[in-house]
Amino acid sequence: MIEMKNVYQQYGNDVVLHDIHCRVTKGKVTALIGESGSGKSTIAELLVSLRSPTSGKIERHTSSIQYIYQNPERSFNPYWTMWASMEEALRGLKYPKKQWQAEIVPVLQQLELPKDTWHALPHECSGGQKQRFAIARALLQRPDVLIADEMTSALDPENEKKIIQYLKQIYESRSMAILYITHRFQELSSFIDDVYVLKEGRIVEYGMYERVMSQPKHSYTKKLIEASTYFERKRK
Ligand SMILES: Nc1ncnc2c1ncn2[C@@H]1O[C@H](COP(=O)(O)OP(=O)(O)OP(=O)(O)O)[C@@H](O)[C@H]1O
Repeated sequence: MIEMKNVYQQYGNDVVLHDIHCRVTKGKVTALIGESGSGKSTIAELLVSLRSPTSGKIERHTSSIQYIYQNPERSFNPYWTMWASMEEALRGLKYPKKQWQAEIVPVLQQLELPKDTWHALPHECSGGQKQRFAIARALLQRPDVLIADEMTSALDPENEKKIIQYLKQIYESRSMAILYITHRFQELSSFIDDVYVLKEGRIVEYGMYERVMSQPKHSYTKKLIEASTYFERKRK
């Protein structure tokens, strides 16, 4: 659905992406894994046309793409209630206004957002709640492609698992393409199909998630898996 070919990105004199080839495919969850500063968000911004590549090609076979930002603080109008932001997401879609409530309520319930936050302003919600509202707003628009940038970073492990489970359910029923961006190899084997590993702006490994986890080819991938395993143990 979206494909990057031979993409380079430069900020000033710094080349932060080198010869990137990657693909986000319908019916698949693709993960992009790399440490902080490796270029993950830059790839996401290029995929959703928030910036243009310095060189190379990006082919998009759909315009129905939603991007869940890493930082939910950036995602909402501070003067609108969360409900108003949900309604705004549905404006312009095919649903008549009287159907909006029936669309919004089950999504907020599935994401376990307490009812008293539905009509709150962004600053009255916690970081984790805002992140869940951002996920709700993206899903309400029924995108063909969902790009989730460190989507669960403000959530505790229990809620992270629940949200991934919910996303998996939705993704299976709608056959979306998902790009799941993260800095660690958490236990996602039931969710992720393919993985790209990004190191200092270069893709150093690509393959099926199970294979990459069990037989990583690149020393950097091994290092990331070890670091994630240690982190997971500490979180439990
Ligand atoms: N607008 C910008 N201007 C200049 N340099 C930038 C800009 N955005 C990102 N960079 C630099 O590009 C590199 C890649 O940044 P990017 O945000 O894509 O990494 P990331 O892997 O998403 O990191 P993180 O996980 O910390 O968000 C970093 O060295 C960063 O400092």
